[in-house]
Amino acid sequence: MEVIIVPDPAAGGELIADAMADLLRRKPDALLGVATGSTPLPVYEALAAKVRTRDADASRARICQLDEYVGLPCGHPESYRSVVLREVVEPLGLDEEAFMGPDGAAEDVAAACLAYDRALAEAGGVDLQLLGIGTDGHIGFNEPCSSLASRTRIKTLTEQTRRDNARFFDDLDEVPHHVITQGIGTILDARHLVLLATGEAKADAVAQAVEGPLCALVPASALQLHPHATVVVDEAAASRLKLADYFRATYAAKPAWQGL
Ligand SMILES: N[C@@H]1[C@@H](O)[C@H](O)[C@@H](COP(=O)(O)O)O[C@@H]1O
Repeated sequence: MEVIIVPDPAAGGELIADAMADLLRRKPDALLGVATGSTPLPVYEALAAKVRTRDADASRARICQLDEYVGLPCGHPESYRSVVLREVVEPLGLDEEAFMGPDGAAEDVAAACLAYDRALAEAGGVDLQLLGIGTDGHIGFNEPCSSLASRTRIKTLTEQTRRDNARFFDDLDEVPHHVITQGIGTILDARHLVLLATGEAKADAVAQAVEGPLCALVPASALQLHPHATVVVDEAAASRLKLADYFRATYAAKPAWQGL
């Protein structure tokens, strides 16, 4: 696992957008897995800016969703489908055909989960999966004690996550209890995992995920199992890392040709 400490969220966004632009140069139709929440927004802004200035060509990129609320009406502005279309797909100039996600409004949720895992595999697998991290260490919506081998399935949110996400809704009661999320096993199938965490509120979760034991209680610790995982953190999110100086020195000495 590579840990990169950046001065601020904008620098993290720029670094990851550069990696996405590089990937799209090597593989123009790469499948980019995207996350929701506030943290990844600087990545999407930086990538869209590169597309506008022609420093990146995302015209053949494909975008896929990590997770989704269950039961929000189709087109609800806070469904993750709407969020990804608004924050990623449209700013990159792509249309909906370039996008895939699980159907959170399906009557048969279990079938929708199976169908999504199958669709990801048929699409050739995710090339780069961007992840955020919950304050309780979740990735996607894999809450603590999710199986490290799990596939896409329905999960129940913890009250902490519902409270964390209530800011996107009018009040807490509107936050769904159930979600569909790529499983941890599904996420680990991606060729490159890039987790971005910013702010003091994520410092504990980051320290446990990066330096703690591999355990289902901290779902993000599953990144320790992946052969190509990159964790990008700002100074605040890095503040509880014991090996911060080592991570800084390693990155400072990294040959430029290596990329992320
Ligand atoms: N399902 C999403 C996660 O994918 C995201 O990482 C997390 C953190 O969001 P934020 O970046 O806003 O802190 O929120 C939600 O729970």
